[in-house]
Amino acid sequence: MINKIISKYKATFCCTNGVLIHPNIDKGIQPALNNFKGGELKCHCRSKAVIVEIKGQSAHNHACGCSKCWKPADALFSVVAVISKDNLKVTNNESKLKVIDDSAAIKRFACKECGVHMYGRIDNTEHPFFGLDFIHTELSTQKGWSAPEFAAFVSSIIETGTKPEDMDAIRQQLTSQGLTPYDCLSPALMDVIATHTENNK
Ligand SMILES: N[C@@H](CCC(=O)N[C@@H](CS)C(=O)NCC(=O)O)C(=O)O
Ligand SMILES: [Zn+2]
Ligand SMILES: [Zn+2]
Repeated sequence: MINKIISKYKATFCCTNGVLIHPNIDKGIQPALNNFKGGELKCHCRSKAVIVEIKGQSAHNHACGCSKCWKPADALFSVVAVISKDNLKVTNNESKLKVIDDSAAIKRFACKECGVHMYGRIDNTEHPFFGLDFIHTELSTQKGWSAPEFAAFVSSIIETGTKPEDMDAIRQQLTSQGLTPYDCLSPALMDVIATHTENNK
């Protein structure tokens, strides 16, 4: 119950400089490293952790306020990036993964024990983002992943308990943290989707 109350009013629980957007944003965004080779994503289980190996650098990293993307405790936003599905391999304890919502466009494979989402896959070949997997690079101890570039689905945080009257301040905070807020995806990604639609009529 207490968690429910905290979550309902999470936007009003402030760190020193505003709300808790996401630890990797609030602590200061770490820059990408040139020639970054990738790394391993590990779930939060203390034993028999699920491990996912990623080859190469991630792209389009961003904060997402939607209700479906995995967020660490107390964060208002998820931080999520993409990589080619061919560069992702589950190397340990794959049997602990389950798809949390089979009807979603992004099939999010979560650890049944700790709940962490290890990757999201688009299996519909008609989807504009087919071929890309969604990952949370904070699950890796390696430094140098592509940095978050913008904030997507910002208005959606209202759907998980943020008060509408806090939204102006939250958008201002995101902007001051270097992340332009959008209520859908960034213009560049919306253009990719629209181009796909036009080319596949
Ligand atoms: N307002 C909705 C938005 C959900 C949404 O559309 N999320 C985006 C960004 S992750 C998406 O592409 N979802 C596809 C999916 O979840 O399969 C919510 O918060 O649940
Ligand atoms: Zn786990
Ligand atoms: Zn999302």
